[in-house]
Amino acid sequence: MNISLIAHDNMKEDIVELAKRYEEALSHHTLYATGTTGKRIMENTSLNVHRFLSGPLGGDQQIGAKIAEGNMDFIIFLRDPLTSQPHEPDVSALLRLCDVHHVPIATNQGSAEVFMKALVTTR
Ligand SMILES: O=C(CO)COP(=O)(O)O
Repeated sequence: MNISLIAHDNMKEDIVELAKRYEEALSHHTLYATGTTGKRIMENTSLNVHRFLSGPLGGDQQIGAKIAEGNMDFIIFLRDPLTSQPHEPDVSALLRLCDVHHVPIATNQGSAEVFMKALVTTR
């Protein structure tokens, strides 16, 4: 499956921790990430991640293009609900494209955990 991992700055440690705990399951899939999230995951795991641009520089839009093209199976996007983002329109566009194309997206640790458990059991 094609899976995208994205996290706002305050959630980077959480997504790294998630990637470490589910490293084995994730290693069987093609992983994508926005720039800094992907860098952090690769620094802390042995996972290979295709990195797009950093979110504020267009990375969310690049992942959005993958969704629009039908090339993304699901997304984990740990958003920071307490900090405003300069690229909020890009974030909204990504969420909208998920809804348009029926692509599952987990936007917090609770739903991310459910997605990861499903990934483990579908192998
Ligand atoms: O801002 C982001 C998502 O909107 C994440 O981008 P980075 O992974 O480059 O920090």
